[in-house]
Amino acid sequence: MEPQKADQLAAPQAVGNAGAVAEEKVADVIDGKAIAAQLRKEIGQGVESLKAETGKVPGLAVVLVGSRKDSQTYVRSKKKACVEVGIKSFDADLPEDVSEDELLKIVTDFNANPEVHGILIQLPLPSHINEQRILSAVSVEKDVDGFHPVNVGTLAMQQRDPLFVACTPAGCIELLQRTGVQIAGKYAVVLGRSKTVGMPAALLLQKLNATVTVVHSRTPNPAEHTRRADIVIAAIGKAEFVKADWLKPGAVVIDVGINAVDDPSDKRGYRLVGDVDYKEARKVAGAITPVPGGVGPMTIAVLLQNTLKSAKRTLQASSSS
Ligand SMILES: NC(=O)C1=CN([C@@H]2O[C@H](COP(=O)(O)OP(=O)(O)OC[C@H]3O[C@@H](n4cnc5c(N)ncnc54)[C@H](OP(=O)(O)O)[C@@H]3O)[C@@H](O)[C@H]2O)C=CC1
Ligand SMILES: Nc1nc(=O)c2c([nH]1)NC[C@@H]1CN(c3ccc(C(=O)N[C@@H](CCC(=O)O)C(=O)O)cc3)C=[N+]21
Repeated sequence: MEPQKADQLAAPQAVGNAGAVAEEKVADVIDGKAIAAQLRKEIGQGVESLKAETGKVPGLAVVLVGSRKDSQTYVRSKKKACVEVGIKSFDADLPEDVSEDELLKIVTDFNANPEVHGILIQLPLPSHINEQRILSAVSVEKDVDGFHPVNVGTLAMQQRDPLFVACTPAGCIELLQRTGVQIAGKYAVVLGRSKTVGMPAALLLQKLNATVTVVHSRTPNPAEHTRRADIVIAAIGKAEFVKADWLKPGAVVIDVGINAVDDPSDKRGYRLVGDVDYKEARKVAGAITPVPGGVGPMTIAVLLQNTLKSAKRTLQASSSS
């Protein structure tokens, strides 16, 4: 087979900026912000045609419990993105001390509402609530976050496909595919095994025929594993933990981490950095996602994509019957 774009991406480029060493090589930057904007444009068009065909628009319910600042920020970005593409959003903003049964009732009401095609429960939930009980209560057919056990289970099976895949890992794959990175036959290392990112990312890569190693907090010598990888997905939640010497020259690096580090020179007093030491890693990697502007915007775009997919499934099935 012809060498694919992954190899082209791996081809180091000379930098021309003043002050840099003339021969220094730098990785391509995978522009998640631009790729997410393109994806939202496609989703907007999809919403328009669905509306023309059925007279209806997709609906997304976003359930927020408590007043965590970061959760409020994400929920706001999701609502804004819904408006941009023509998806109707339904909100449930609940107090921190809401009971599990009250929350369950909200979820079952959204399950029964025909205008709602997707339900997102913003995580984390307060500790008095049994997260698994709530996530399992979301109808599999409206589980646009891909956290329902049936959607996770079918993701793990070779002969089955889930209705929805978790947005962040799906966003990582979308970034790889839209940058022309070949996945099949490549060796991938996923750092982290959380149910929201690491675990589904590893399952997805495996489904797409990569050979996958999962590195977690109990893995001895994480660098040794990572250095073998053609594709690295870092999702551990530790600022700049992955160093340049963990990477194979030319590797494609997807940095999922979003970590706030104190920065007195920033007007907010902090700045966001990834799980990868970006500045140094750029000298070794073939391509890399920045933070912010990498995976984050893709997560939201895939959420909209999943909601459109869900609406098409129900609306087109019912209009043709
Ligand atoms: N861009 C986006 O859209 C999103 C970004 N994020 C960000 O991604 C990061 C990860 O999130 P999430 O998966 O939810 O985090 P979790 O805390 O749920 O999971 C972290 C994972 O990393 C592993 N880990 C922790 N420390 C180490 C270590 N020193 N070496 C190797 N593995 C380690 C843990 O291992 P173990 O299982 O053994 O404990 C765990 O599996 C965070 O920075 C988060 O903010 C999250 C969601 C969306
Ligand atoms: N049920 C559920 N589903 C989620 O998908 C989910 C969740 N709960 N809980 C929290 C995490 C986190 N998350 C992000 C979404 C967008 C950005 C994002 O757009 N970030 C911008 C920067 C934002 C900024 O500057 O603050 C960027 O990376 O460019 C980040 C993180 C979704 N999550």
